[in-house]
Amino acid sequence: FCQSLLQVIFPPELRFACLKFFNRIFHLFSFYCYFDITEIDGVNTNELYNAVQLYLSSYVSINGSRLSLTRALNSSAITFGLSNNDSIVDTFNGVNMLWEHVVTQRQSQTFSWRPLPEEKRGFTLRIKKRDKSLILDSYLDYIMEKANDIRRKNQDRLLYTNSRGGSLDSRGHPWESVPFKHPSTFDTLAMDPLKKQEIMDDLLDFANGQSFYQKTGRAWKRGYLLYGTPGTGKSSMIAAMANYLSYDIYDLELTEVHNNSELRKLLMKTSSKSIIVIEDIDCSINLTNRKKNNNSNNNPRSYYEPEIRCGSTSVCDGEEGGGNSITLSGLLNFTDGLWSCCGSERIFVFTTNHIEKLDPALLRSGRMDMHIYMSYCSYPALKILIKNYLGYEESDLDGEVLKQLEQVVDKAEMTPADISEVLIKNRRYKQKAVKELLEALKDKGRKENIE
Ligand SMILES: Nc1ncnc2c1ncn2[C@@H]1O[C@H](COP(=O)(O)OP(=O)(O)OP(=O)(O)O)[C@@H](O)[C@H]1O
Repeated sequence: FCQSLLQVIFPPELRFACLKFFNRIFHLFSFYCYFDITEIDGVNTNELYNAVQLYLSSYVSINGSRLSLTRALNSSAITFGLSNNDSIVDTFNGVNMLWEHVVTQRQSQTFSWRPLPEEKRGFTLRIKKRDKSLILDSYLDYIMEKANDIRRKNQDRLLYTNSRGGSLDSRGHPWESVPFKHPSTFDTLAMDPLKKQEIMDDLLDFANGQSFYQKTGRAWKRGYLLYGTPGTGKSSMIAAMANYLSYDIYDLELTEVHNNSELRKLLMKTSSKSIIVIEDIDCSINLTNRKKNNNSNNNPRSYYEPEIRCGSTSVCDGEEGGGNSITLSGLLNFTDGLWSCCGSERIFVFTTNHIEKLDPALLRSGRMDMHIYMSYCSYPALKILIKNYLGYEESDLDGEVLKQLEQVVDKAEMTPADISEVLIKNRRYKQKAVKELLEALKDKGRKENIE
């Protein structure tokens, strides 16, 4: 009876208004101000939340008394975190700030187009009002910087894929990720040392080129096209690039992308310091020579919107046709348009076994800045493979054998993948392995000659 009486005298609106009023009075006389940093800001993931989490993870591991520990699947690092609804004091420039990790249950009736996490998570920062203007900006910048450092040092780099076909996970990501652990490096990559050095210099130049790109008004991105027969090391090269620069890899499966706008959304959700890879681009979509498409019509617009074949089976007629389609213009915008600049420090790598099938528009400089031909195994590359697989330096091998290897390797036209197979098979008996390799090269050379 009392409860219902109270409901009538104090309806919820009035109670809410009173609460608001008392809150205001409290804040007016309080020494502190509060900042909420929620995990999901509307529909987007809040980058600051991730940065604070990472920053505090290094800090709480030293100072916290109750911590949550996590280790992602296949990851090599353990992450410390502040337990739910726990708090910790951090000091910056002599000023104390209190961080609280706030976790609440999400109300089930909340409507959303995609599944949201069951818990609402966020951090609340409490600082004295008088310190707010002095340190807040510099403190947040400091946190972002520290978080980036920690991410680079501790966290496994990630290999992302869009295999879910455009659907988003509960945190709004279209990409799925696993820790990236490919062991290929430029040391293990068998190719001409001069060419290798040129690529390494180019990559380093790019990674250190922030001021250059800013000064010249260019987007901080670079495109590499890797082409050559299967087994010449295109995938190994991408892994070596990522390991060299410590970048994440986004492996874009074009056949899983339904239209241009989905392609743009995927691009928007990639982070900086990453390599975006489209493997076998000639097989993913049909980017036929634009001249062929353009023969009947000189209108430049039609040139960018040729008929597009999705995957290797269905033929679609552009995004406007409503089918599963991405157009050449969509792909060009992806690499070169306004949307390609929505992040920075990104490398696009396309690979193909048939460069002649690609549209010249895709190949022009600015889109694909460097064309790298992955050739059959040359003599310098062969020496690298022998060193990697058998541990033999050049001086460990008989001079006559070396001479013969040098003579036959170019004629044989064997890929590094074929050669590494021969070496792996016989790697326990090193002398035998070299002999077998020589025989295999001679055999292949003979066959090539006959053909
Ligand atoms: N240049 C190379 N240096 C060292 N190892 C190589 C090289 N090329 C190929 N290999 C070996 O062969 C395997 C296959 O190579 P990789 O997948 O990189 O070739 P690919 O050109 O990408 O082939 P595909 O076009 O079929 O994807 C690798 O795991 C690696 O062990």
